[in-house]
Amino acid sequence: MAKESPAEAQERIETLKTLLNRYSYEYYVLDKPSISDKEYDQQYQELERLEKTHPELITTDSPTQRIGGTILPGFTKVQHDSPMLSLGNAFNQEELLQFHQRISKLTDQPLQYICELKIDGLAVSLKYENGLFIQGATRGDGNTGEDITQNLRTVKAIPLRLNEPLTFEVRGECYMPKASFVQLNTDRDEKGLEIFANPRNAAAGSLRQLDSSVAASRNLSIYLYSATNFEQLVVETQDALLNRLAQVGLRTNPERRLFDSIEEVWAFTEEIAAKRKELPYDIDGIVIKVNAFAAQEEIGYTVKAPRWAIAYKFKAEEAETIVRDIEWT
Ligand SMILES: NC(=O)c1cnc(OC2CCCC2)nc1N
Repeated sequence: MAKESPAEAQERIETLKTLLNRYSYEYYVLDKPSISDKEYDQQYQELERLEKTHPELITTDSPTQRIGGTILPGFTKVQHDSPMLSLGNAFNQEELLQFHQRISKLTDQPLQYICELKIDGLAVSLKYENGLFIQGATRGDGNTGEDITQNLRTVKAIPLRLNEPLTFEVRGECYMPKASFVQLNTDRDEKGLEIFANPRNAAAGSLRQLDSSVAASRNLSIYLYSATNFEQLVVETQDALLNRLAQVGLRTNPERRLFDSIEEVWAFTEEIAAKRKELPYDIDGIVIKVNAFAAQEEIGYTVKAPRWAIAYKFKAEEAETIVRDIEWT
């Protein structure tokens, strides 16, 4: 017979879920833990015990529900509500200048640029309903992706519940931090398993697992960078959107900068190229976007990419062999 009444258990479970989800947010989203792993584990084990005694009180946003109990037979297809666009590329200063000149002709609005690090991972879509994480999918071919909700639920940097009861879709890059990549390859090498060529392939291979306990073991993380139906978020620029996403509990990359000239953008690409090796995650360039949404709409889109954004790509590392990326879009 459980020592607490269902009502007492319910109240304690709610308290523990709120506390544990907050600790997880501090540790994995802010990279600033406020309690020790030991304290976290003690409260996590208390929650597990209470949920075991009162299974009817288990909810989808409980941290104990991040690893699904079943191994999926396959991935179902997901039709994206709006296409997950690709990006045009620029490979040198001249092409960056041409991008600026091209779009300057398409709007009279003053062009302010936001520069974001181009995280080298896998583009994913996360759907939230009334603040609850309900579906995650790969980009796929841009229109149709694969449902990898079970695996994305194991990514601790993805909150199972937002700070606000929002219903919307956010998109970002799921990636494997360099340290996790080195550890994974060391472990695999010791077991005589084939190692991954780079963190992007390791992340793709992890999200492709049908057994979510394998994905859970890969220490993946994520940075979010766009949202659909952001009207409810009341933001008018990309920078304000990123601040708003952070406000509701989502992880955004802090290295972003605003510039009023393409010359400053170029200088930034050189600054980041110089410190790329020190970053704890792989980047393959800088994504440059027109910051104001009104100007983005005026400049518009080509068939498959926004005209108001471009990816400035760094030269591939000489040492790195050019590997075939895992063909799993
Ligand atoms: N890999 C990245 O870090 C990244 C990729 N894509 C975008 O923006 C695309 C999506 C919406 C319009 C352009 N931003 C990023 N930071």
